[in-house]
Amino acid sequence: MIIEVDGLSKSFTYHKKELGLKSSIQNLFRREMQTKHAVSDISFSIEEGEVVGFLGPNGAGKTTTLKMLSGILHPTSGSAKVFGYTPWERKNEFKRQFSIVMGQKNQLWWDLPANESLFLNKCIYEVDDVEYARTLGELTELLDVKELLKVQVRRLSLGERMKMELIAALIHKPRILLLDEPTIGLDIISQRKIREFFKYYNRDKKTTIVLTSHYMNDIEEMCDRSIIINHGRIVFDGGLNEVNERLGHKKIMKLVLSEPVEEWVLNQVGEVKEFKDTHVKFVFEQSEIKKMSRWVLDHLPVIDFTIEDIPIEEGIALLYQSGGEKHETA
Ligand SMILES: Nc1ncnc2c1ncn2[C@@H]1O[C@H](COP(=O)(O)OP(=O)(O)OP(=O)(O)O)[C@@H](O)[C@H]1O
Repeated sequence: MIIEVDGLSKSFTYHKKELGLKSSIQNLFRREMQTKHAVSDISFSIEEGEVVGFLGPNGAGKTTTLKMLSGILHPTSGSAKVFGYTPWERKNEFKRQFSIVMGQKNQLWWDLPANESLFLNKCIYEVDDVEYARTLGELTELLDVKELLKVQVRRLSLGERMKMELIAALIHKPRILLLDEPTIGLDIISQRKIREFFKYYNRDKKTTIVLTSHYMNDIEEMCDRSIIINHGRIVFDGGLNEVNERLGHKKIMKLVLSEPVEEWVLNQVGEVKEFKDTHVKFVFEQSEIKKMSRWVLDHLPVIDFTIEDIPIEEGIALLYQSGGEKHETA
């Protein structure tokens, strides 16, 4: 296993502060502390060459997890081993072998052309001249940015800049690449190109990739495995196609009625997911198909009726709805 995480947790403690002068003065004498459990007791392992996606709603703890894996943050408890090293010990041998790219943060020098920042990375990572020229040539070719190397980074488009960020992250050929929302803000074509690049790169170099993204396409196309995290806890670990199985083979029933009915009538049938005028959507267990269908047809003015699998997005949304408390006041 190239990554092994065992019972990893991270809590942030900070002062709670209300708005206004009165509370500022009160704060001088008595400060209320707030603890946020950003990541709670997560465990997983990743094999060399895997591409694993971290999915989860805003604030679920994805970035915090990546930051611990890259050694930027110390955990509150638990352990993590990344190719045998404890990331937050920040040993040089460890730093040489991994890279993290954050879609929302710029690591390149804004006022310099990208090739100067890339050269700086070459020196930091002690990449020899021949290897540097070869890797740079290959990556700029693959990402189609050869002509842009001498352009000031601030003049590049978002997509072009992201490509340069990737080259900077890969110039020392890391064994592990951590990507935090690498396609954020990119148009659909650029997103697709970046995805294609990662797929090729992973196949060709066997680099292990762990990424977070809010774009389902990123996860569906790049990752064989997804870890879904909610309120800091892992609620699912597996292939996205298994999400519905994990939800206990739930199905969706969509109805169109000839006239609206009271909501309490619908609640007798099962879990109403959506309800608008004459359109109703239920979620129910597959084993209940017969019973549900019979009841619905006998008791409701049905004019159209379909039973479908839960779309992956909705299955994931259902998983997002599960999870524990977010805050704790000390
Ligand atoms: N330095 C900090 N101090 C206090 N709370 C923090 C700190 N960093 C993160 N948090 C909180 O921890 C939780 C998890 O944050 P994290 O950035 O890991 O979420 P995320 O899953 O990456 O979300 P997003 O999809 O919005 O990027 C959030 O509620 C966030 O407010």
